[in-house]
Amino acid sequence: MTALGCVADDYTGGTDVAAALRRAGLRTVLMFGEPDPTSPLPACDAVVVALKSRTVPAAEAVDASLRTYRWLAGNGVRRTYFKYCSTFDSTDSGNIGPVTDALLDATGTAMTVVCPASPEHGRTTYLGHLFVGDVLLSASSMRHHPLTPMTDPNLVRVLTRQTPHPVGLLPLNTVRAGVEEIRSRLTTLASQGTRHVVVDAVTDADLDAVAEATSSLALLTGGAGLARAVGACSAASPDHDGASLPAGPGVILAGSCSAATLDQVEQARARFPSYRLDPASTPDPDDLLAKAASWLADHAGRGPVLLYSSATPDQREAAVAAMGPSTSEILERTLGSLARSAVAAGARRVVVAGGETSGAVVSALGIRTVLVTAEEDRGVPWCVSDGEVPLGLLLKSGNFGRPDLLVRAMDGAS
Ligand SMILES: Nc1ncnc2c1ncn2[C@@H]1O[C@H](COP(=O)(O)OP(=O)(O)O)[C@@H](O)[C@H]1O
Ligand SMILES: O=C(O)[C@@H](O)C(=O)COP(=O)(O)O
Repeated sequence: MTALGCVADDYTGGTDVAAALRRAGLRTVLMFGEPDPTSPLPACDAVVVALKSRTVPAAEAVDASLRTYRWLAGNGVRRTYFKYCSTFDSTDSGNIGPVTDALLDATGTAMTVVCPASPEHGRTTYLGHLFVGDVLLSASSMRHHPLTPMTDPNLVRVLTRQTPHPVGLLPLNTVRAGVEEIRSRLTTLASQGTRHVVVDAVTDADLDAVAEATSSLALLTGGAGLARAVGACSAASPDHDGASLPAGPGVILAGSCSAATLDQVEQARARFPSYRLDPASTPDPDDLLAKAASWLADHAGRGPVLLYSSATPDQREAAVAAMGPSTSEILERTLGSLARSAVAAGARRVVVAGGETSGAVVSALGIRTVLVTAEEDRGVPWCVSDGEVPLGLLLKSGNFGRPDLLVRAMDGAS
């Protein structure tokens, strides 16, 4: 029986949490987009449904999450995990608060935990404050995120702006006091009407204690860190290697503007032929695509290539000034079209940097279900698509991976 159903709010968040569950020993299937209501649940220990609900209007995010929850519940899944970003990517209008509220109602649960801490990615929480490495969230590069700039590190405050319900805190000293203390504090908070409890965690051991203490909750929310701990509580099978990576030409598509991606793009640029999509110099969307597609046609089949729009805050400002408010969307769509052209020209290994960008590429390629296999870097697993011509897919969250990740991902690609 499938132990856990996970609703992820973006595609790379989905790959991250799927990698964590697989690492915990669960056979994990990842599905992109809302499942067809009549489609059966593939045989697995855990299923992750990755949505594109992080930055859409809150009402749309709620509807998509609820439909996905109903599909999971209808297929016998009894525990739901809402996975959002370990940097709590959201805005004052959502979508973490509204989606959590809707899932609480749907699961008939009075209260749940809010736990983005993922020490494996350097994200920790203390007294409700989120740290990225050794700086507060608000001092990290997330303050410049193009879609969800995070300028307040206090998650109790951030979430209070997203939900009409009371938000409480489970501080680290209670987490460290052990499973019974955690349970008792959660019970007290629930009896006081608290619906969302921001949970501190600094180490994986903290998350293990939280996972054990919340084993009776039908709904949990958080990052890949807590998901791994939850998976480890119910792990049924040993590590799975899954399918092997298809051989063939490789293409890298980067739309993330996160600090880690900018470094990775620099390294990849030094190794492979590359093409930069620059709306400041080519503001017409059709022109932008036509020029990039022509470059790709000239370079396809001659070794790995890189196409990127990744840019610094100044370059992005110039891009938006030239192309207008739809710049992000146009760039995502353009990279999606280029991915389709690359695969049509024979690419069998597709590497994408950026959550929203990955959403656009996977949709453009029409990929619905993948098997999650070995991680290239922490939280960045290779996935193998089903279908007649399987693709090796590496979807990278903006801030994940070592600087040479994109270069390494092309090892073995022609
Ligand atoms: N040069 C650019 N100018 C403006 N926006 C850009 C540029 N390059 C990328 N973007 C947009 O920035 C967003 C990056 O988000 P995403 O792909 O989710 O990356 P991350 O994982 O780093 O958050 C996308 O919507 C992308 O289209
Ligand atoms: O939890 C995380 O940090 C990631 O899984 C994630 O969701 C990152 O989002 P993107 O940077 O937008 O890919």
